[in-house]
Amino acid sequence: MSNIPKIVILGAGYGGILTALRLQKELNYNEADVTLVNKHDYHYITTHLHMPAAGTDRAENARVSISKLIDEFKIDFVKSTVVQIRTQDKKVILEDGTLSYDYLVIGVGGEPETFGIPGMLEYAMNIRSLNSVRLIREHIEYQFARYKREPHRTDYLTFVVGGAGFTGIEFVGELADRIPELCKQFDVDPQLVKLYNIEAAPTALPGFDPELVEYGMQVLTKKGVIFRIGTAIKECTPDGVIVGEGEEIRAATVIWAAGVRGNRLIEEAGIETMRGRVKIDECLRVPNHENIYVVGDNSLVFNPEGRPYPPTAQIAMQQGVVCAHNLVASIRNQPLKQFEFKNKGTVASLGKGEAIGIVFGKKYTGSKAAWFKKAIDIRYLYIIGGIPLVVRKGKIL
Ligand SMILES: Cc1cc2nc3c(=O)[nH]c(=O)nc-3n(C[C@H](O)[C@H](O)[C@H](O)COP(=O)(O)OP(=O)(O)OC[C@H]3O[C@@H](n4cnc5c(N)ncnc54)[C@H](O)[C@@H]3O)c2cc1C
Repeated sequence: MSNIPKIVILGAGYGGILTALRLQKELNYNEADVTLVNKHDYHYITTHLHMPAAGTDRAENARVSISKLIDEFKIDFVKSTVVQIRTQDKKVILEDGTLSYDYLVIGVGGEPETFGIPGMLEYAMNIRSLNSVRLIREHIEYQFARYKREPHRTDYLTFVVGGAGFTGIEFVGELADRIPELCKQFDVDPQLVKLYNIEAAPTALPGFDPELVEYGMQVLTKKGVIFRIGTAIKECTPDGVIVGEGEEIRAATVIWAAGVRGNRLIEEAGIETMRGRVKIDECLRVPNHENIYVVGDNSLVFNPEGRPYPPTAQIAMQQGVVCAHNLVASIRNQPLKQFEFKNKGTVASLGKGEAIGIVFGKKYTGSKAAWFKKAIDIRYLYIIGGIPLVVRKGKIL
């Protein structure tokens, strides 16, 4: 058995893949054994998933084969699902094997948070993975086909999106663009289709610039989105949702896009969490577990006012870089770096050619903001796969 330290990275999302790519670059030959574990043999571009979910793009365009990203001479890739993390004996149990580690990076992404709303887990769909968005797309198309057979069932043409955060807003923007196309394809009167975006907070995109939010809501309202802001979904049923004081919205499609919690694997490992997310130390490690790092949606990162940042791909990517640096530094007994989030901006798409955003502190709307959104996507492709990936996927995104 070799004495080379073993680094195991769980999850090839934004945080995990960036950690792996940086380790591949920074580690010297035989300095560590690095293993990357992921459920699928591809990395998916989560920030693009609202498009295949609505059917305005193909799911295949949001995925990149992991073997095309990593150098398999330097990193072992294991396609498997993690079922348990055992910190006491430094082991990870996979559905089909066991891995031991000296250093662990947890980057398995979050899970939908339903805040205990009855029926939400059972009856709503989520935009979380390639498989979940394939299901949403097929389901939506099927509702149009069903309506043609049972024209009294207008609930087949009613779509409820719970949550007007970034995911909810980007999805309704795409779906509003797709609906006219579906109406044409299935000979359905567009007036019969209802697309609700329901949000419990007093505003859409809570915490975002109010002027941009106003602009975004106007654009989406013009496209036919019906906003119910300040309205809580009380229950999700097989027939739709119950909102506010008991009003029923009958809908055959409910998409829940209102919250993310940490992955249950972490609390099941006995690690202390808040809604499943870990309050990591300034070097991204789990308190009292100096050999375990958490990156991405499972970590809690606080702003200077002490409030947690919403989980984003941007934070996950920046954490991946620092995590890799700190792993290399630990192995070399060098000082670790503290993580500091540098917010370069946020852009939310509102469908084709429209977006709102703040980039380097400046506000943008319309086609300019949409251009930034595309530039951010292309920059990401460049970071993970260089020019070849940009050439292959850049035009599509
Ligand atoms: C529709 C949508 C739009 C978004 N838009 C933006 C945006 O514009 N900008 C932005 O910054 N953020 C955006 N986000 C948020 C962003 O996508 C997440 O914050 C980011 O993906 C988190 O990265 P992560 O590294 O934590 O893990 P993820 O990217 O979630 O990846 C986790 C990986 O772990 C794998 N995995 C999960 N469980 C297991 C297991 N048990 N075993 C093995 N592998 C496992 C998964 O298959 C996946 O590959 C958006 C999210 C959504 C859903």
